[in-house]
Amino acid sequence: MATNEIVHVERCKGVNGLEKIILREVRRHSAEVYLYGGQVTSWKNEHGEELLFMSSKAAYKPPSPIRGGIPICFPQFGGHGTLEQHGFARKRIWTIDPDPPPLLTSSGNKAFVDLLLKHSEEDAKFWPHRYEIRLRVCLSPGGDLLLTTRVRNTNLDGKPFTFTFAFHTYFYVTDISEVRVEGLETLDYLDNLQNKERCTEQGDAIVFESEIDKVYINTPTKIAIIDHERKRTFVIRKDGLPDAVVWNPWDKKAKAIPDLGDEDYKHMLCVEAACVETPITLKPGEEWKGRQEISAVPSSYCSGQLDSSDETFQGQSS
Ligand SMILES: O=P(O)(O)OC[C@H]1O[C@@H](O)[C@H](O)[C@@H](O)[C@@H]1O
Repeated sequence: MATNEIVHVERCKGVNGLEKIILREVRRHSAEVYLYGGQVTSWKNEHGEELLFMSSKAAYKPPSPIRGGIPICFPQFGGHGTLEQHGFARKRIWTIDPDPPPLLTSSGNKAFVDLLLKHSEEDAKFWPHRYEIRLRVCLSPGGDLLLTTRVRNTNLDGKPFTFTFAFHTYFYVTDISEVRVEGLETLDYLDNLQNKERCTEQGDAIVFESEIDKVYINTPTKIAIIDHERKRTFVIRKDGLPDAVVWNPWDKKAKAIPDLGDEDYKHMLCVEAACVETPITLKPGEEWKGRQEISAVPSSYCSGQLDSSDETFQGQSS
């Protein structure tokens, strides 16, 4: 954990006594991360406004995953495999990693925490591998939230393993009907509502008027979510995560999800930096890294500002 006089990192009890870490920045931005699931559950701007969606019925009761924030899908995204939906990492208690292997970039005076989840005998019954998954959650002085994950194969039997992954980010939006997503137009996607059929997105930016559950393949590194009503744009920058999942259950499915309020779908949009279509394979000793940086720009985002040739990760220093 980073502790100095400029930034603040606090470990305390959250809902139902579950342990959480609060990250605070000088300009009053903040973020919260639960050890249960290694899950970010809050990200606030300098005015104290919540930028992530959290279900009005979120249970915070293991072994159910927490509905909202940024669940970690590992070692499987969705139903793309033989394991349980979205894998087991979101239902495990992670630990704080006091001495993580160095990341190439420094976290300087940023508020951050490093979490770790390792293989267990219980999980080996379903997924017979030794692994380490690390997560650094870092809040920059400007309020951007940077998540860096590293997966290492620690198998002793010489066997490789294969996995898929997603940062299942639930963004808070004022009114889903007034939201537009830019950066995914004309791309191929797998439609989860049509047996993962491969289709091509038509037309302009994506707007929402019914249920959507698509895995966009090989997307640009930048995606924008424009919340017209709030005059706010979220910008997602990602690295090592070629795909992007877009999900909103809409009214009927929302009613069928026990830990989601009937009207909650109006205020949420999941845009998930992911690696789904081509799973990652690691040999023993190998490591994979994926990153997502999210920013909230407090003004209307101009169409065309997304420049896919700009591969630079603004928040390089994680
Ligand atoms: O209810 P869960 O397991 O958290 O999943 C929610 C949704 O997560 C999305 O990522 C999937 O694409 C959807 O198919 C799924 O319904």
